[in-house]
Amino acid sequence: MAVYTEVSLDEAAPLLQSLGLGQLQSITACAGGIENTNYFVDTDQGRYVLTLFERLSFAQLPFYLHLMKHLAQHGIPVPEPHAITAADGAGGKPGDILLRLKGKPAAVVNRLRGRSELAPTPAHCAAVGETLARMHLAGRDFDRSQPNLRGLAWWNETVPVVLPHLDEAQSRLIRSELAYQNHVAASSNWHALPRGPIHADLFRDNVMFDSEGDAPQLTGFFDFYFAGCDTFLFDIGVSLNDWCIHLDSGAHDAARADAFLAAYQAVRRLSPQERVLLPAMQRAGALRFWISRLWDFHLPREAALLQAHDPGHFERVLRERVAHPRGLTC
Ligand SMILES: Nc1ncnc2c1ncn2[C@@H]1O[C@H](COP(=O)(O)OP(=O)(O)O)[C@@H](O)[C@H]1O
Ligand SMILES: N[C@@H](CCOP(=O)(O)O)C(=O)O
Repeated sequence: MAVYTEVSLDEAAPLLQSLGLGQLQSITACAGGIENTNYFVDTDQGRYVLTLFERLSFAQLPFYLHLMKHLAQHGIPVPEPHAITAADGAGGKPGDILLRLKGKPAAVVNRLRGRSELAPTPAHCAAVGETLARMHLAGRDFDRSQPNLRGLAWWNETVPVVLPHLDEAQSRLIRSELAYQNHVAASSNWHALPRGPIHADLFRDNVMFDSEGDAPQLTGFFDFYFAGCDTFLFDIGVSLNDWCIHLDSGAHDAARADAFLAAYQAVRRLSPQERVLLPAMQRAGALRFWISRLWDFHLPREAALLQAHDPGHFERVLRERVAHPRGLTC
């Protein structure tokens, strides 16, 4: 887990009060994330998550926070950011959802019920696929735009930075995959792909489920802080690479992938171009996270508690996707 900025109960309490969320009773660092500082905050009125943003700026954040608000208001299960209800004495105005704490941009959102499912079945994958398709449709009339900041331009900038840390076989793979992705992004099929706001980091640890009853109940998608406007197919590729593989080898799991894609397509049918480019976008998803994990691993930031993710995992996933491209079966 990562805590880049320590926050005490006394420091957080006035902020919670300015949001009309009551008296702060406890504040506990969240395990799991690597990007931001997250705390569970419980008040006498409810349970919330306080995030201090460590890399994203005041200028970039309104896109993410308003996207979450828009999706929540369109019935997609995501944590809704809370707005200031009364002047907070620190420059915040009523209605603001982008807050400030200890000089950092901050937000307070609802805490989702349940827990992440780290060993998903086809039923979990179907729930994620269906909700992702509904999210893509709900995002189409969102009126703000921001590019995917971890998209092709960032890969082109960052690969030269991580290359000195790679052996020869890894260098060959990363350079040839980057060249392939630049080639795909210049194609007419890629330009014709449907696009809009995407989550772009929809891994098992960014979805909550309530496990009561027989069928898993998805209680929400969270951690929208890599979201951006990009192709819906890239979002699908990223999600399939985490939800529908065997984590030890990176190999595709057909039963989970079929369940995910059938449920997605029951809500939004893939276009002919999307069907052609699905294997390429799965490779793109693997490349994106191989690069970011290499970057985090070899050029780490200071954090009180931080566990860098293993870059070797996405090298294996990428090799699998290149060696065994899987098209659609439905
Ligand atoms: N809205 C939320 N509801 C419930 N738990 C949350 C919520 N946001 C974050 N968490 C918890 O905090 C952990 C870290 O959050 P995450 O968003 O993944 O961190 P980061 O911003 O560093 O990626 C998650 O694994 C989850 O347990
Ligand atoms: N999902 C990414 C890491 C991004 O960090 P998160 O904690 O914001 O999900 C990966 O696995 O590399």
